Amino acid sequence: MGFLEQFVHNGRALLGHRSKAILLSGAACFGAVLLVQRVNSRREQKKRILEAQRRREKSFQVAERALLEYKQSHPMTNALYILSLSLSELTKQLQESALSPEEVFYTYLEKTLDVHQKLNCCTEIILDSFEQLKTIGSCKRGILYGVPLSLKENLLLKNHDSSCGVVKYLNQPADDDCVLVKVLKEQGAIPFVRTNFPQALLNYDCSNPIYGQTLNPHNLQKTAGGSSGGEAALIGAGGSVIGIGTDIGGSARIPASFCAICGFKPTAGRLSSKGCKSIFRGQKTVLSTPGPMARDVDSLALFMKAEICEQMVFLDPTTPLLPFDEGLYQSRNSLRIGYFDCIEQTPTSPSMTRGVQEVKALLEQAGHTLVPFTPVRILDMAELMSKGALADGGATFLQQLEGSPVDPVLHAQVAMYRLPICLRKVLAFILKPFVSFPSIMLIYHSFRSAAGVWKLHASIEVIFMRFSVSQWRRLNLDVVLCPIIGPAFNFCYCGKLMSMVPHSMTYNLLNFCAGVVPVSTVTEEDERNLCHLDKGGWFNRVLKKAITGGVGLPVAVQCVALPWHDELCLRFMKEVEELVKKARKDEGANANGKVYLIYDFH
Ligand SMILES: CCCCCCCCCCCCCCCCCC(=O)NCCO
Repeated sequence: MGFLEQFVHNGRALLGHRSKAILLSGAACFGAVLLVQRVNSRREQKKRILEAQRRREKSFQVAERALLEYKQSHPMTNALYILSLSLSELTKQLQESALSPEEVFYTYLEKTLDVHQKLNCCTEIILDSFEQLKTIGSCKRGILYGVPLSLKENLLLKNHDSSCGVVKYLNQPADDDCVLVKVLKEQGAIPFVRTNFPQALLNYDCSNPIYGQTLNPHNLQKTAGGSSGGEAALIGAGGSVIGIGTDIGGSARIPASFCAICGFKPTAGRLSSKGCKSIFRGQKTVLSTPGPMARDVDSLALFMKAEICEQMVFLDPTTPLLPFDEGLYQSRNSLRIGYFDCIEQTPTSPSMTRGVQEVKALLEQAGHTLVPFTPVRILDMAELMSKGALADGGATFLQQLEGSPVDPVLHAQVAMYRLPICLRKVLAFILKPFVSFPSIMLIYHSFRSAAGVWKLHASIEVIFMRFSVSQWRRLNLDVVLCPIIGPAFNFCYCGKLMSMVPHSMTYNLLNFCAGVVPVSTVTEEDERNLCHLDKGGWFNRVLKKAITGGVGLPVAVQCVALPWHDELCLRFMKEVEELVKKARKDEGANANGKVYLIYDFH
């Protein structure tokens, strides 16, 4: 090799080494920057979570001090009496000045602080409520004058965060109250506490990395359910007389079922959703709605009456001028009631089935006509639910969680949404002929064109007509009685049992109104009957694990009515509640001469 060639060769080698070295050190720098960014962001997340936890603790400490001060000058001798009153009785006593807003407020505050210690159900005490209490006299004409009220954390409250359990939403206080809260304040209610939920709200457990897991008031080894689980636990344990949850797939109804309270999902649009935070803004296919939760049905109806007023329509012109029909709520004519106690391919526990059967018998004895009703095309509906609620294949859900630790209750869901869409499509294609539900749950839909969305909406219209006209109208039904998910699950099973969601989400997809009433408790026989779940495939076996050890836990049923028939739905719920109470009293009287109410634990 000549000198020149040697020179060029060496030069090239040197350059090659150098560029390799440059590339390598560039990559190392880039990696280091990423690592530092990651470490910093983790540190930042932890800091924000700790700050939020400290804010929560501080609100409790301030509330405890205020309570102590109040108690020094006001011995709370009426506490047990106040806590035993239903919402209607409480409002009456407040209106008639037989009770003062202060004694009611501090009684509920004390009970809430105590319940939260045991169940971890609250995200903060609303300290502004102490100021509101001082000026509440000006609201004496309001329907809910002086009533302390609890709110799920995703309902916007001026100067407070609504994190939905997502770290990046912390330190973003709202500019204004949501419409429902504004109206309630005008009606004299005092929102005093905010309650817990699962991270990102798309799950029916109740845990998030900021505020932790909420426990069930009837068994501390079980979840309170979700997503409005903090509400259900607090109300179920007697710490609040009325509260607001939200529901896109059962979130006001499932925790009500787990905690033995009543929960109502009105027709979406009947109550204002303005200011109810959701992590999927603009998702209009499966509609979310706020809904009341309380110990009895009358309280739900009173809440609806208080909210549905000119002010709500003024503040949110998307809501209809459709006053609450008290006459329809109070009516007691006999009804034609469709019923079913299970849904094809959807796991159902023995106590869910028994609950429906027992209530069916009571309704028949009371003179109503019960007609078998078979919801058809459940698989199609399940597919539409998943396509509607997760039209992007879960991408937004994952985006929202970026920068947040992921709560264990979400692991099953997140693992699925993290699989590449193409892999999910292949898996779904392979699974579909054998097991339809798992294939649906792979949620591989990701709409890229308007045509896809229109097709989805057209399919929902077809299903809606089939359900409401071809079936409901043909049988000339007024309402339907059916199961609701229960009894309460062991922790972290809800995310693994999304296959049960059609029990509740069907009525969000079709926008019917639906409510839940507690009717019984799990018996030894229900527990023995769990062995039948061994035969029914993988989801049934998971359900068995989720609910084993549930003797004594609440059992509820679901009451459904056509869209915009909210008063009829509530009236039906009221009738179920009354019949069950009467039956239990009779049973108790027959058994040992004593009155036995199932959930008289306050
Ligand atoms: C195999 C059948 C699968 C059925 C449908 C799967 C749909 C998946 C949709 C996403 C999961 C929905 C969970 C719903 C839980 C309740 C959440 C809720 O109501 N949140 C309230 C938010 O305001």
